[in-house]
Amino acid sequence: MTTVEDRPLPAPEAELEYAAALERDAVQLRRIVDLLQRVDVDDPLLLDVAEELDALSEHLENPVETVTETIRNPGWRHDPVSGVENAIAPPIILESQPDGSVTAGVEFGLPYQGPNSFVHGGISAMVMDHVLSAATTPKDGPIFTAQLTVRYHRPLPLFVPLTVVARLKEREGRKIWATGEIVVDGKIAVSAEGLFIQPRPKAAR
Ligand SMILES: CCCCCCCCCCCCCC(=O)SCCNC(=O)CCNC(=O)[C@H](O)C(C)(C)COP(=O)(O)OP(=O)(O)OC[C@H]1O[C@@H](n2cnc3c(N)ncnc32)[C@H](O)[C@@H]1OP(=O)(O)O
Repeated sequence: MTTVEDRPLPAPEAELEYAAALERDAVQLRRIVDLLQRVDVDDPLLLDVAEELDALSEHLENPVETVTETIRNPGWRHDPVSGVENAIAPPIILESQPDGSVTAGVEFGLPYQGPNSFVHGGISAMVMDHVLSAATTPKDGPIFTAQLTVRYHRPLPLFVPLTVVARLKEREGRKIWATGEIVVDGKIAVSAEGLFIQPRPKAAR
């Protein structure tokens, strides 16, 4: 089987072009997921779409990286919340603010629906986990969520611009607490508090 190592490395310009193409692929896949939520279930077009998607998957199957290779090459461009190359990410683009907080703007569509016309609560929790952890992430290594408490104050509507904010609250050795909110129309809809822990160095485990 061909592995990533066996393949010749692309020239740097080509690599940039491929990364841009992967981002475009993710955009189109998100669009397909969204459109599939809207199409009538009795539309015969769905048969053609299934054929075309089958063919596309077959086309991709051959050169695709194996799971272990993917695990060895993590990166924020792939993560399920802000990963621009990951079609299941909304994606939420984070911005670090001068005061150390992290902010993000996002608008959710139908693929993220929970109760009728509102965002699924698990999606809100995932966003909070991600943005809180971004507000705590030290420069020198990974950090893990140890606890996450989410409070749902009011339903989060679909198709409305939302603002997400998170900030570091307290640090004690390897333990870091952060808080944050998802705000809609100036009102807090979801708030969260999390404890994040920098894992012990491997040698100390
Ligand atoms: C603009 C910015 C862009 C950047 C984007 C980046 C976004 C990134 C987004 C990515 C987001 C992805 C986010 C994700 O998805 S992270 C994935 C989800 N989380 C996990 O999988 C974590 C699983 N758990 C573990 O790995 C370990 O248990 C951890 C590492 C958490 C601790 O194991 P470790 O062996 O290190 O711990 P220790 O035993 O030495 O204890 C140390 C201290 O901690 C205290 N303690 C331990 N556990 C808990 C607990 N549960 N509650 C309360 N306290 C706890 C403990 O009492 C002790 O306190 P003290 O006695 O010292 O006072």
